[in-house]
Amino acid sequence: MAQKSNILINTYEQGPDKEQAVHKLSNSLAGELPTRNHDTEDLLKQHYQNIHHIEDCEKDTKTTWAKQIVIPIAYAPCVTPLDQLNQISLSDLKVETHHRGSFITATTITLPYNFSSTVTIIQEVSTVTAVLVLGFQDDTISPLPQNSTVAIKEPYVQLNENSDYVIRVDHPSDIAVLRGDDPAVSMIMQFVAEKKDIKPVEWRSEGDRAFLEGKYSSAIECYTQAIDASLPLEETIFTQDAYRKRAFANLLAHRYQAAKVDSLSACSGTALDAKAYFTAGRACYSLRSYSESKSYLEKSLELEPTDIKARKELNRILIRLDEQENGNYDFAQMIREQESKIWLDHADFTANVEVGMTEKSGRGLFTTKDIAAGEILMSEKAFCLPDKYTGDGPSDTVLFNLNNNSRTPKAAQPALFRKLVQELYHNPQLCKDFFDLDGGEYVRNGKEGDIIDGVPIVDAFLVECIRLKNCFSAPRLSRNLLKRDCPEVETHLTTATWLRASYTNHSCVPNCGRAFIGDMMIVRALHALPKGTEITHQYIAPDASTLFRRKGFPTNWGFECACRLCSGERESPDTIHTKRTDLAKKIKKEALKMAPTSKIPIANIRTVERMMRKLEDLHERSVYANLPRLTLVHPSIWLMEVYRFSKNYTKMVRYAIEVLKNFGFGDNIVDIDNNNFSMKWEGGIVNTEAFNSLVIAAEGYDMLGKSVLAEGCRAAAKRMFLVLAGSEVGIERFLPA
Ligand SMILES: C[S@@+](CC[C@H](N)C(=O)[O-])C[C@H]1O[C@@H](n2cnc3c(N)ncnc32)[C@H](O)[C@@H]1O
Repeated sequence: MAQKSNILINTYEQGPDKEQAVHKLSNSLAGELPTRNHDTEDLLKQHYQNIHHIEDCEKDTKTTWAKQIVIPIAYAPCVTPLDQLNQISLSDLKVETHHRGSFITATTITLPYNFSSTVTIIQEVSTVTAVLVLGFQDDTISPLPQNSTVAIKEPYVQLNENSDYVIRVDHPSDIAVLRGDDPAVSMIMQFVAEKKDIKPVEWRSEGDRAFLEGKYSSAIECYTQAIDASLPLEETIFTQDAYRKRAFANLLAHRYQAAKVDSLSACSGTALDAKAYFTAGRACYSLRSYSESKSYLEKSLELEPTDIKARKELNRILIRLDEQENGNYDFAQMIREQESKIWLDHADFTANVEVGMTEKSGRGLFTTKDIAAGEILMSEKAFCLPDKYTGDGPSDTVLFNLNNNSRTPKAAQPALFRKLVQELYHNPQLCKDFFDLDGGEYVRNGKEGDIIDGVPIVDAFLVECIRLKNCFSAPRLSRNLLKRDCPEVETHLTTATWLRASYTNHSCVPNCGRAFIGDMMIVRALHALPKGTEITHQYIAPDASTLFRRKGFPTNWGFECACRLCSGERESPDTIHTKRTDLAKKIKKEALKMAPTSKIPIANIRTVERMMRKLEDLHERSVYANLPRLTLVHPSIWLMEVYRFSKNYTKMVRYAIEVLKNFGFGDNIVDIDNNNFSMKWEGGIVNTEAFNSLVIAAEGYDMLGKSVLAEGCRAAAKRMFLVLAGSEVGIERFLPA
């Protein structure tokens, strides 16, 4: 975090360099008891100074204060239940040691500090105090309120120059918190203090009161007490009522699995079951189990056929089922929906693909039937997507990972990491599918997602490894990236995870394309794909230089790309690649520095044309006959634009077609003699620039009176638009007739 000279240094915002230095020092003292130079008063003073510092920063609207989240060197989460661990004291804790087999308990004695990480001061009964740092955060609750009791499993201690040492917790399952501000806890305490013998009906009334006040977790706790305190046989009606009420409280508290189980426990074979089935149906809908949801809604309607709400709910489920089973989506409605929210209410359609083993790339996705060009391969709702769409400006949060010395450039990446940890911790049923994804070389403990002490084991370091390998950058509406002459659009990106799509392997010349509408990803085939074909997409748009690409894939994803472009280009010697790349750079530096306008001197245009021919000559026919020639793409786009400005339609069309050739759509796209336009889709790279070239080529052929060729371009552009935007909705604004 940048520091201002007139305010105190914030000792909780050390930044990655300091953290790394302290880590080294800490390691050199591993296993020793830390020297205690700071007493409780010092720690408290420092803590509140840091809190005030953050408050000052937040008031300062002129400066951007970036959060610097540091992921320390990885360590495994505790997988032992609390009752099998031995309690130790804060004074037993040793530096740079994971106290395996042990736990500590203490009370938080300060308000939490909350910026790059959450920090508080904890105290033992024996009055020993220590600083506690949480490496994860939770937007759903304010972290670690004062007067909470914490139990920290297998605590890990790091040396710290400002506070002697800190206890660091990075896995949410390593800490249990009895929150000092939990209404359920305090209410039950008060209730218990006033009365000794509490009857089940009294618990239920307290539950009703809490429910009406919107305190759902308190209500759930009271209904649980009511159920537990009621007698097994005599109170059947009473307990069923309490289950029904707890089901509804669980539903509103987003605990859908519990809501479903409670609803079914509430069923008694009477007309009251209509309500229970309705709640079970809604819970299943939220769990995205639409067939099960339908069966409960039908049961509810059998008991109460005139219930309008249930009828409406059933209709909504039928729409989801049509999406899920047939891939029938109302895209216009979806696009309207994303204007007001990013998390959309739609089902996944994945029937056209299945996970299988590839020869060299681990698991991959394969088609389950013959697929036509443009057909939907799959459509999927994001597993986790943070609402952080940003451009290229400086990021307000940076994530440093000391395990690979990496630094994230965009704020959505740390936001996704934190949201993933939070979602997995609160929704254990999601763990299995998420932890099945590729996490690279990270050594797993094999208990990820297992429930221990009532919560799932969430290994935050593994979550980050999986995030790195499987996240996608996504605009809010892909259509907006095709923004030529369409100024209203916003092209910021976020980073998110889609589960099924994560099994797709990379190719620089892929056979499918993805598009986003809100948090829905729509994947379509670029050309016909027979049953059993492995589908591939581009992890990133390929850099024009093959030598550069060759280095990037092993570093970022741990593989060497052997797609037809990368392996084809290996046939050309590195010396020629270097010549090509150098010349492409020279063209860019000397000639393309001027944005294309009508005022470009003719001499400059000639220079670019001359250099471009030279660059073309550097492409061996034997290697590039059927391959994209990516270093030529930019000069050809520049020339197309320049001739567009000067209204030289013949040359504009010529260079538009060159762009398509250079993207790999074939050498004979236009057959002037036979008035025929046809592209070789297999082997071509579909992207915004290719789409724009088709739009410009159509415009040029129109101006030249060649309407058949113009129509050919439009038909191809339409096909690209479908893949790039996810649907044809709004195409008329991007592709004028
Ligand atoms: C998002 S995952 C794709 C699914 C993965 N193959 C699996 O088994 O779960 C990304 C990882 O798949 C592998 N991979 C993807 N594309 C590949 C390719 N073209 N060649 C070799 N390995 C590839 C790499 O290990 C990469 O880090």
